[in-house]
Amino acid sequence: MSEAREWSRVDTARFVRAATRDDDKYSRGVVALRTGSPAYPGAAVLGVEAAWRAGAGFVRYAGEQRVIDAVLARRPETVGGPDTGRTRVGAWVIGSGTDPEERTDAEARALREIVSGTAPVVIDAGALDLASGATAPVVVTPHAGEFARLRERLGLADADQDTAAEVRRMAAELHGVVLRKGARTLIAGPDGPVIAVDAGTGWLATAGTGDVLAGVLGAVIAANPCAPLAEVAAAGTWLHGHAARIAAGVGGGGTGHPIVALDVAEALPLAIADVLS
Ligand SMILES: NC(=O)C1=CN([C@@H]2O[C@H](COP(=O)(O)OP(=O)(O)OC[C@H]3O[C@@H](n4cnc5c(N)ncnc54)[C@H](OP(=O)(O)O)[C@@H]3O)[C@@H](O)[C@H]2O)[C@@H](O)CC1
Ligand SMILES: Nc1ncnc2c1ncn2[C@@H]1O[C@H](COP(=O)(O)OP(=O)(O)O)[C@@H](O)[C@H]1O
Repeated sequence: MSEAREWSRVDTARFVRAATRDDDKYSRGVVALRTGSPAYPGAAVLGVEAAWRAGAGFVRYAGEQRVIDAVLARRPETVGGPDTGRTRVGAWVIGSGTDPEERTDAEARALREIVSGTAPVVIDAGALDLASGATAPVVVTPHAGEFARLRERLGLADADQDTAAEVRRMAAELHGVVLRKGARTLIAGPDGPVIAVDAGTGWLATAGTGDVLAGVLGAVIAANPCAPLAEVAAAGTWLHGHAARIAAGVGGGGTGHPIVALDVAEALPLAIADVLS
């Protein structure tokens, strides 16, 4: 069995800071998302909402007009355009709510440019196939099904001892951070320990919460440009779980109640305030 380091609230606090009088919208962190599609516009809305609610100072959205319209209807603070976000980007989020089978040549070019850049990239869902060619620092965020498919694609499908070992091995293969989502999310970089982040509530298992996580990761990475990427990703994952616990009302030891993905995004400010207190 591989050992995993259990991630805590105290660990998370190292990557969360209060805004100060010296901050501006850029110093708080700029997140750019190229997510969503006409089939899944909601994924873009959820990621953008989460990036704002996790404390980003500036959120840019690049994508198709129909999706931009949906994003701006929910969050008019967002700067959208077909190809925005080339300047001053602290972290990219790509892939949530997209289907690689539907990818146009223009979209493929834009995504290749992002994963060949210098800003860290959160690679989710429909962009996971681009992880192996990336030269940018990456955090790939597969769920169990996507993780199995990615292992297959990378030729890693022969048996490892356990999931933590598989995550570590994929991270070494990709030279990036692998964040394998689940009730207990496992995170590893090419070096260093495997980190385990317990969600703490099964109510988080609802459609769209992975899209929310991708936005949170973008914001926390953009706010922590010099920190180790695996640890920053763990801090974002912990905040996401804590927001779900707050939204679902499980804090007092009760069973809580159902939530939807937007509830998680909307509880992020309270999760951050709690970590800062
Ligand atoms: N509102 C929106 O816009 C939303 C948009 N969304 C977007 O939808 C896109 C498709 O994403 P997706 O995850 O639904 O489908 P897909 O990647 O094809 O995998 C599904 C197959 O994998 C397997 N599987 C095994 N374990 C699993 C697990 N833990 N969790 C899930 N699946 C697991 C299982 O196969 P089975 O085990 O049944 O054979 C299952 O049939 C993606 O771009 C996403 O961002 C969603 O976020 C929802 C809200
Ligand atoms: N049983 C569970 N308990 C707690 N959290 C879970 C459970 N199952 C999944 N999650 C979390 O819910 C989120 C689901 O993400 P994902 O599978 O990408 O869904 P979607 O694609 O619908 O957004 C992840 O953050 C994952 O860690």
